[in-house]
Amino acid sequence: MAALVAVDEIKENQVVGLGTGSTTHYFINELAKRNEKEELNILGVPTSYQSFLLAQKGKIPITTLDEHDIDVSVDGADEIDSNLNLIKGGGAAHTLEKIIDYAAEKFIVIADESKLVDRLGKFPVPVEIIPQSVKTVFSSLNDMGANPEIRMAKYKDGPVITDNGNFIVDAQFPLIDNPIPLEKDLNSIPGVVENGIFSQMTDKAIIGTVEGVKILK
Ligand SMILES: O=C(CO)[C@H](O)[C@H](O)COP(=O)(O)O
Repeated sequence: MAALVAVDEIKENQVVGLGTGSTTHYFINELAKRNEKEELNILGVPTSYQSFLLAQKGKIPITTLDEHDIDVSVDGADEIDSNLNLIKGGGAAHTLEKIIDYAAEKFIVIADESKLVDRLGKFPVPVEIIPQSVKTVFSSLNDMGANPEIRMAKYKDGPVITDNGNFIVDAQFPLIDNPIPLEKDLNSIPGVVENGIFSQMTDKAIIGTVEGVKILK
């Protein structure tokens, strides 16, 4: 439901950031159908190989941030607080997602109501790291009060390797009082490429609930 409402937000000739995950999967497929039917003439900027392949399958022409500014980006989330700060990266794609979602003129999150929380942090914060930095990053995360774990792959032996060739550390913090400084602090650890806290970025959240779609701004 949220994905369908988000598709209606897309106007002719727009450049659209294509998020990653099971919710944006619906969005990209529906956008592809509408693009073909109504000749919207959109361009897509994928946030992962997953969204690249979906866009390609749906014949959404692909472009890059180097070539075009992004009008609107639509992406999922793992947690959303009442100020629309997010935790993302459940699909290990948060680095490119953050680059693209941040660059977009308008950033829309789509999710179901199970993602709404009072405070972020029940979902561990995904942190993409350079593989050689595991020991030192773990030590910094421990000092910050987190319990870090390397994310292991399900259908491959060993760790998850991101689209950028790095590891993911899932850092379980006690509930997060202030995500804004934590986002900055995590990125100041040597070896950290990007973390999954997306603070002060979201313009609108479209939430699917049992009573229908709810819009949060
Ligand atoms: O951040 C993400 C991928 O890195 C996803 O957007 C997030 O995990 C939500 O996914 P889903 O819609 O499948 O619950």
